[in-house]
Amino acid sequence: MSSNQYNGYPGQGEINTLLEFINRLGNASRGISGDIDKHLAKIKSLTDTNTLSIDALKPHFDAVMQALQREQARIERTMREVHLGSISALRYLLDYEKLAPGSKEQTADVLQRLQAPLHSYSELLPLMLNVIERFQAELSTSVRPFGEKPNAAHYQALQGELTNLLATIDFRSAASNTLQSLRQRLLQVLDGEQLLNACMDALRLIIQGINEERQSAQQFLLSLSDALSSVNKALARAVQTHDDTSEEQAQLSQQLQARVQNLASSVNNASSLQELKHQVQGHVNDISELLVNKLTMEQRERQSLRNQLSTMQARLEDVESEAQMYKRKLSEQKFKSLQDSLTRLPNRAAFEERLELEYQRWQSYAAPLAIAIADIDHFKVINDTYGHTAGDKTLQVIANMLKKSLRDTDFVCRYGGEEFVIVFPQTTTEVAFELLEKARHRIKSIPFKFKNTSISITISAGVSSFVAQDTPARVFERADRALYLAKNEGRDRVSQQ
Ligand SMILES: Nc1nc2c(ncn2[C@@H]2O[C@H](COP(=O)(O)OP(=O)(O)OP(=O)(O)O)[C@@H](O)[C@H]2O)c(=O)[nH]1
Repeated sequence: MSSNQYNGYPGQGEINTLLEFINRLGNASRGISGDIDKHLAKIKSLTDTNTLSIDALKPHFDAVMQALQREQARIERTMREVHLGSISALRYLLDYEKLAPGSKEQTADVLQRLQAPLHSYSELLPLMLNVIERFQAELSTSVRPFGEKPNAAHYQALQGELTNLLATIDFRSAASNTLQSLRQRLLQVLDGEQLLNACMDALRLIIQGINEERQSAQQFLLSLSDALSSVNKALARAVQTHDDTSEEQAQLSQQLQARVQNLASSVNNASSLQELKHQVQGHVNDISELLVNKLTMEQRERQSLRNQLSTMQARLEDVESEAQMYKRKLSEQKFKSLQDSLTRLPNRAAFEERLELEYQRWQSYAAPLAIAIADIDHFKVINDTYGHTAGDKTLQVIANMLKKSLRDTDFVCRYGGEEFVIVFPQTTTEVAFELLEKARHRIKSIPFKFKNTSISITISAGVSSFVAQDTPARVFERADRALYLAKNEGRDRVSQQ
């Protein structure tokens, strides 16, 4: 409609168009806002009169426009909240440790699409359906009706957890062979019953290990208590000897005093020099005899004390060396519980300890800190084609090369399965990326040879670093997403986020 068609009053054609527009708007917006409903009703009643004037309609049109703008702002705000809420719900889902295998990748994929820039909120709706599907899928695998059998995905997740648990323990004794064969068994695909048996064996093994440790601790405590009681006896003997000797010494001293007094009174009472000479001679002989006795007694006491002291010292030395041995064993145990027994790299528990430490340092000093996750490409194929022993060997060689290619200050651990995690203290994402690229090239050029076939094995990695307000979990999640990208883009590459 152009304004020059009007002289303040519209014709019947315009009124019909306007009426239709208002009807449609009324239908589309009914119930959204009381304000809009009210003004549209007023406009409608004004258009019903014969003296319809645009001027009379205008304030109602303005009010409808304003109410529509307010509504639009409210809808956008709600959509934004739904968008952000879905992102954090998916992140939460990704943090859930018991995600069924494969679910993590699908969830990360939806999250990635949700995080990409949106051109309009209508693009959000199909993504919301994906979010709901992810949660439905996860709920249907994790909440099973009572009595329903767990599915293969559950067995697989449980098997993975058991494998990770067994990677954190190590025994030297007879249990070590059982542990090794249990680990091998867990590399096969197990059905429910086999998995249950493996769980029972793992429990038996852990109990056996604990008992062995307890016995060895008891043995040590028994020998410590033996040693202490023999030291105690020796000490009591030394005190007794000292008491006996002190009594004898006191008697001897009294005798000596008496002899000296006798000598003095002999000197006073002597009537002739000859008599004095005779008496003095007798007393001096007595005194010197007593002195010789005293000296012998003192020597005897010293010797006895020396003997007893050296007995005590020998026993204490025994206890000390036993305690040293026990201390060494305990620190070896602690080291082992933080070490992966196959690759000899630190394990996941060690990584968590180290990451916490580096995170605290990062919070205090704000020096750059990066984390990377590296994963062997198509590792399952190596296991399936050349056997698990070849798979194990591959893990050891790659672990070695990864460690050798990085710096001493970088912390490399076997996180689980064929996954390694690296913490790069005081390092930016860019530097960590370059270091990982170098490691990737070196690993790719290792000449692996299995069953007379030369093969090259590659890794993919994802890296990310801490930015303001980050938490370790968030950085780890970004590194994991970057790894997922590297795998998706064709593997044998490093990706950063
Ligand atoms: N030999 C051996 N295999 C292991 C060990 N831990 C995990 N695995 C195997 O590693 C394989 C991992 O396979 P997937 O998760 O499918 O991954 P992939 O084949 O490497 O494929 P992409 O990661 O997608 O490139 C599984 O077959 C596990 O049984 C281990 O300690 N020794």
